[in-house]
Amino acid sequence: MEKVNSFINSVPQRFEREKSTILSIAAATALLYTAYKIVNKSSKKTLGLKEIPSPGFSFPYVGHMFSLGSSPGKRIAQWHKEVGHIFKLDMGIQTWILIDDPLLAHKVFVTHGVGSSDRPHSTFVYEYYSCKGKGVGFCPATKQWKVARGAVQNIIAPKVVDAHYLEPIKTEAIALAERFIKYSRLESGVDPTKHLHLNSMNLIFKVGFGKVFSSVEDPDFISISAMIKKTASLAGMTHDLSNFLPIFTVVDYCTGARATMKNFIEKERDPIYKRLIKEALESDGANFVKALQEFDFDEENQLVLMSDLVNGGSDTVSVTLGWIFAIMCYYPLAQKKAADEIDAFVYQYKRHPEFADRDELPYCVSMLKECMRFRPTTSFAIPHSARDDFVVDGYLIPKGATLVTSMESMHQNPEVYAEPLRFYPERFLNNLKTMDAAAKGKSEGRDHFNFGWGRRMCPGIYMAEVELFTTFIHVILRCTIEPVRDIDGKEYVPNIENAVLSGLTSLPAPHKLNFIERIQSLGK
Ligand code: HEM
Repeated sequence: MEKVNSFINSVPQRFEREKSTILSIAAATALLYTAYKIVNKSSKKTLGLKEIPSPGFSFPYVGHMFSLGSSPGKRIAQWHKEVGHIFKLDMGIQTWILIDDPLLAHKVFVTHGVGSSDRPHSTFVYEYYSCKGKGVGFCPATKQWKVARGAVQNIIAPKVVDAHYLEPIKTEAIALAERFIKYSRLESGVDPTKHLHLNSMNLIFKVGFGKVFSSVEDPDFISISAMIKKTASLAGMTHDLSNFLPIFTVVDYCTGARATMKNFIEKERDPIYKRLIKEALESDGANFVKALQEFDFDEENQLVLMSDLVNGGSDTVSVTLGWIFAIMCYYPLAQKKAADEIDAFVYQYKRHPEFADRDELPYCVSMLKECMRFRPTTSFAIPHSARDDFVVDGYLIPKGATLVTSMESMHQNPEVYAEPLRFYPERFLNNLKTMDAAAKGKSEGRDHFNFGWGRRMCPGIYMAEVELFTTFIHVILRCTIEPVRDIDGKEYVPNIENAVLSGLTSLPAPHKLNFIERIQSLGK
């Protein structure tokens, strides 16, 4: 209860008077709930089924909620080591089931896909963000979602990306390499984060709305980035505590949390997207908004869909690239091998490699896959939720359970990857299919699992891989990535051990890199 109390202590001073009442109700609810759980536990045991183990200690009422620590991915990997490939956590009134075995995950998310493809309920995300179930990313798997998903798959299908979006992706990759070099010179090393953020925002806004931002100082870039950041913050667990611990409904009431969410959506998010959609329809060239006109979506659905595409397709790409460049600095020999392969291509064909040339660049392709395996983009993907009870490998998955992929642990599972702690790009030289093809093939043939599972699998995989490949190639064509050095020549290699959880993504700890223009730069 200590952490619950400290959270309650953080509510604004003007609610000082209510605190003792809140705490009394919390204590009473906790006792009643604990008693209910004890009685209910014995009645839920089902004959002949295995009990899903639970690690560590589950506190009354809050369960494991405050045991995840500041690096939940690592704690969860540790728990998998202790109790096995599947375990459950009591997260207040919710049951979370965590899985780090790809075959078991395949059974849960694909074989039982009909019953395991909803999203867990969150007040902000369901009621306000997705206007009660619209859009594609964060709503339950209803008929409405199926239609929206079909449309999204259609507008970012590989053939559409190839026909319309390769050029903008390349233009942004070249601009990013230029900025990296310029700011490395100006600032003796650069924090890549804000440049990667501008790059991924320009990519998704160009293909989505036909719009680009001139720089990180562009006022539109600043206000839209702030809106996206606030969306992610409101979607986080700290703003959804009442769905874990119902007592927080009282806190939400006192702090006006629902009114804040409603105001944000109606007064900040919606006007921005309405303006962007209008401008996109008037702009030149192909974009997602225009492509969506072929489908019969109302204005609200269109807006939520575009918001989903922006949220799904921006941070994920910049975080993945952030890891790739940090890893390249950390492993200079791997970087050199990739650069040599790219140079050999340019000498042979007298042009820069395109995504269609990927078969000629097997080391680069394998290396991008290995970077995503070695340091996954998210710790938990986007959780699913069980619509009904179902049984997998003798375990009862209860209706309403939140189903979570333990990304870090799964990608370091020694039964799936030999020497999983070693950064070894060559491991994928025998699996050079596109990530999209590997993800949609047999479970055993998958390279990595960063794009999720089954019916909810990321529909942007092909576009994401084109972005990662093109950006990587154009940065390596222009520069070598080196550690920052102080005046005494001491090197500061990025810390690639600890991921920092930020919303859904897991980013490298803050660091600087030096992007040094190559003497014989092949990128111009
Ligand atoms: C490296 C880049 C990316 C990563 C690692 C990534 C990862 C994911 C993951 C883990 C999911 C959830 C899958 C599940 O529930 O099983 C997802 C869903 C989604 N992604 Fe991506 N993604 C990336 C790029 C993109 C891009 C570029 C777009 C679009 C332009 C996109 C659009 C979406 C959408 C709309 C969904 C929701 C699908 C649904 O719920 O039906 N993603 N992504």
